[in-house]
Amino acid sequence: MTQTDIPRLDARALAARDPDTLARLKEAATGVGFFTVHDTAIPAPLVARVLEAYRAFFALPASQKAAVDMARTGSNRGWGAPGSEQVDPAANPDYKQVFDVGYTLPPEDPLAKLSVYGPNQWPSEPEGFHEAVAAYYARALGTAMDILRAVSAAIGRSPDAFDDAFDKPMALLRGNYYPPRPADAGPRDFGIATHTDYGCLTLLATDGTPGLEVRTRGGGWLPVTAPVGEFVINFGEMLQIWTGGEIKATPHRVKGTDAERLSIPLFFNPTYDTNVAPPGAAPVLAGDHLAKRFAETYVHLKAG
Ligand SMILES: O=C(O)CCC(=O)C(=O)O
Ligand SMILES: [Fe+2]
Repeated sequence: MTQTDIPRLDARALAARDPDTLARLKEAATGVGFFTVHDTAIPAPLVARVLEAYRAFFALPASQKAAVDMARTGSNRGWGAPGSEQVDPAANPDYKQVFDVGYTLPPEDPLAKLSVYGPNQWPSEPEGFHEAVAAYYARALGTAMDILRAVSAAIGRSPDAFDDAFDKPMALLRGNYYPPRPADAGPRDFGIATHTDYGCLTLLATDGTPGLEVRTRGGGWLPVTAPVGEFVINFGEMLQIWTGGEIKATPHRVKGTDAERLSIPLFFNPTYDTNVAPPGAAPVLAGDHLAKRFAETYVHLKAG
């Protein structure tokens, strides 16, 4: 059977390890590499609240957002202006704006000084922004782990096979703001150009506006949408490496439309010193892979 559609799965059935739902999950994870999920533990009003917080932040004048511009740091926490990221070297830098927050460790932790655990920057406005983002971040981490456990079960491994690797996850939460596609945008201009995600699993909330497109094995593009309260799930490069290619990191993009759009991916990346190579292969350190991909794509971190 060729995969022509993106499956929509019930998170409660995944948590109960319902065999039919796990079979559909396995087909999605090893086939198209994307599915959507409903009835997770994350309440829709929490998503609506964080969407409004990001919307209000991105509506601020650039001069105000510049106070938390990540370009002034050696890391990737805070605001990323339009053009601050180039995910596809064959395309122009993306026209989206972003706001990134990550996982922080207590100062005495031996890994605390690494830039993948760098300090977050919080804007003074809009009011309640820090609280809304931090509350969503905590819930999203738990749900990402729940779904990864179901994925592990679906491919015939112990559900907790990946647990130890997410002790100190280099998990990055991003608000993406896509303005309407600029009138002068050309064939090399994208909200976010074609890319694969870097980590293990991405839990993506959107404001319900279409825009995300997933590349099929045949080379076509399949639109994916999820209303507020449902989520798009896809897999990243590290999980593809780790599973010897069984789970697919599928390329995707947002060209953009006449409508503005918000999306909120949680990039669920493992602990820095996790070896994500399959058994018998040369080690691949999760922290090295992530730092390399950040250095390739964030314009302010690009070498030379
Ligand atoms: O906005 C979207 O729907 C997808 C965003 C995305 O692919 C990313 O931030 O990596
Ligand atoms: Fe992505």
